[in-house]
Amino acid sequence: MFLKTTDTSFTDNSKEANAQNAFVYSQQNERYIEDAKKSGCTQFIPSSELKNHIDLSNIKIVGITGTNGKTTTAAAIYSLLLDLGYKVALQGTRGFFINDERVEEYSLTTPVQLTNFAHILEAIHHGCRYFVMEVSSHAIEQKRIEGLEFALKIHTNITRDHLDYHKTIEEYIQVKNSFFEDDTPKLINKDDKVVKYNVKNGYAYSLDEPSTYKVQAYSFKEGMSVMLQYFEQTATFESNMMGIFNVYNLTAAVAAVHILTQKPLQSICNEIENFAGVSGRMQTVSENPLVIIDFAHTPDGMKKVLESFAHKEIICVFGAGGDRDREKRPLMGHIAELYSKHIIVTSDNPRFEDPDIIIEDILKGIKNQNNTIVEINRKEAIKKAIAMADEKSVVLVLGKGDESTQIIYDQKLPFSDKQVIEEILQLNV
Ligand SMILES: CC(=O)N[C@H]1[C@@H](OP(=O)(O)OP(=O)(O)OC[C@H]2O[C@@H](n3ccc(=O)[nH]c3=O)[C@H](O)[C@@H]2O)O[C@H](CO)[C@@H](O)[C@@H]1O[C@H](C)C(=O)N[C@@H](C)C(=O)N[C@H](CCC(=O)O)C(=O)O
Ligand SMILES: Nc1ncnc2c1ncn2[C@@H]1O[C@H](COP(=O)(O)OP(=O)(O)OP(=O)(O)O)[C@@H](O)[C@H]1O
Ligand SMILES: N[C@H](CCC[C@H](N)C(=O)O)C(=O)O
Ligand SMILES: [Mg+2]
Repeated sequence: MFLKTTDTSFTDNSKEANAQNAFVYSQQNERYIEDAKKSGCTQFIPSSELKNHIDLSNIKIVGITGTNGKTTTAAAIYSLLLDLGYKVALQGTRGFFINDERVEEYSLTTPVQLTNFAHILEAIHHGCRYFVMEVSSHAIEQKRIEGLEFALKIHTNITRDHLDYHKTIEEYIQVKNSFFEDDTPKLINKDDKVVKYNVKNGYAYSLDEPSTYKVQAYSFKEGMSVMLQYFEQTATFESNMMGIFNVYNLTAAVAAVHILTQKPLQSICNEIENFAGVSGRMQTVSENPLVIIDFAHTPDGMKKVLESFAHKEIICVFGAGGDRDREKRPLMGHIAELYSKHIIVTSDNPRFEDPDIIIEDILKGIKNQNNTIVEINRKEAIKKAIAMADEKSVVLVLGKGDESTQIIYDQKLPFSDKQVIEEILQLNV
């Protein structure tokens, strides 16, 4: 990655290094320092000192980490700040946005350090007051957020993901918790028993445990209505979004904006109903038959979605990503069996793995497979699910959300769950 500021150029790649720029090094690339020297580079900056060369002080950076809910919570905060009249940037799984404009397509949920600095500088250049970003566990471990001073750090939940990378659940939890070790103001989900954090400058939100922003009551009729308690104040918000997990996400967003802006709590709540959610997260593609797409690709994410439809007969279509955590696959199969009337196991993004093996791993978690169909072709799997649906059903197509490709080997082939469903139903969109 290459970054040019008014007085210096920086790179984190020895192949770009030369006498005119500085090589920014970290544990990720220090093995290439000699190569950079051979290319004539004479300036070497440890990634921990990059902040002394690039001034990011004119913006408030908000970081959201957790196994699930980052994209949804970040997007809700972004939407609230925009509706309250602030200029704000958003960076995460769905790409990079400034003041309601998409600036870049998805690359990484949390890009490398120089890209983060470049995006923050661009946001400052556009007059943004806030920079809202998702912080992945890979990013924390790989020091991609080195040198960023956060105005607020937000925790959604810690269950399991990316164990292909972190190897053990303990390591994964330790990495996530390390984000909350310092004195930075932090907003913690108090109902999560796993998280550990430095209580200094700590705020909390919850549905069950006592907390700063306590959900006193919520109900689901057309969407949700929620009553929040903040010390002696109460405030309420409405949303068309569904699912208890979205009560957490929206409560976290309201609390975060209250901490950041100190605007009256109710005026913040009033803006929530303008946030329609994130595409590919609990997105209804068809009402009749009811077909919903969602990004759930972890056992906890699936559980939270499936338990939101206890009143329907669930037809669950899902797979699991290749070159990702293998151990989650039977757990996902087990969760699907607990809640679904019918299960269709199919492909997600196989990447370099054999899709049959991935499906076998999932099936190991499904004890009674009488209501389980295996269909390796995702389009065919969705077609079969829709053919089975009736007025009592809900077809849940999980794992890819609004992804626009299916990754097979290193090929990103065009594939959208939403488009496939619309074609099958011949919906005029
Ligand atoms: C598994 C993983 O995270 N890999 C990341 C890692 O790859 P790597 O170690 O193989 O990188 P590399 O190519 O050896 O380069 C490492 C460093 O050496 C430097 N280099 C390299 C070659 C050279 O000759 N000279 C040199 O200086 C590079 O510029 C870089 O700074 O370092 C690269 C650059 O820093 C990242 O782009 C790459 O992310 C890959 C593309 C990736 O797919 N990561 C995914 C798993 C990821 O990060 N996902 C998370 C979570 C997703 C989610 O749950 O939403 C995300 O934040 O997106
Ligand atoms: N607060 C939550 N708790 C548990 N599951 C959730 C929560 N919010 C969303 N989910 C589920 O997890 C899926 C992913 O949500 P979202 O994209 O907001 O999470 P994320 O943390 O950004 O995920 P990723 O790390 O893959 O980018 C959703 O589609 C939904 O099924
Ligand atoms: N963007 C995340 C989630 C992908 C989810 C699922 N579609 C998969 O391929 O595992 C990742 O790269 O891990
Ligand atoms: Mg995300």
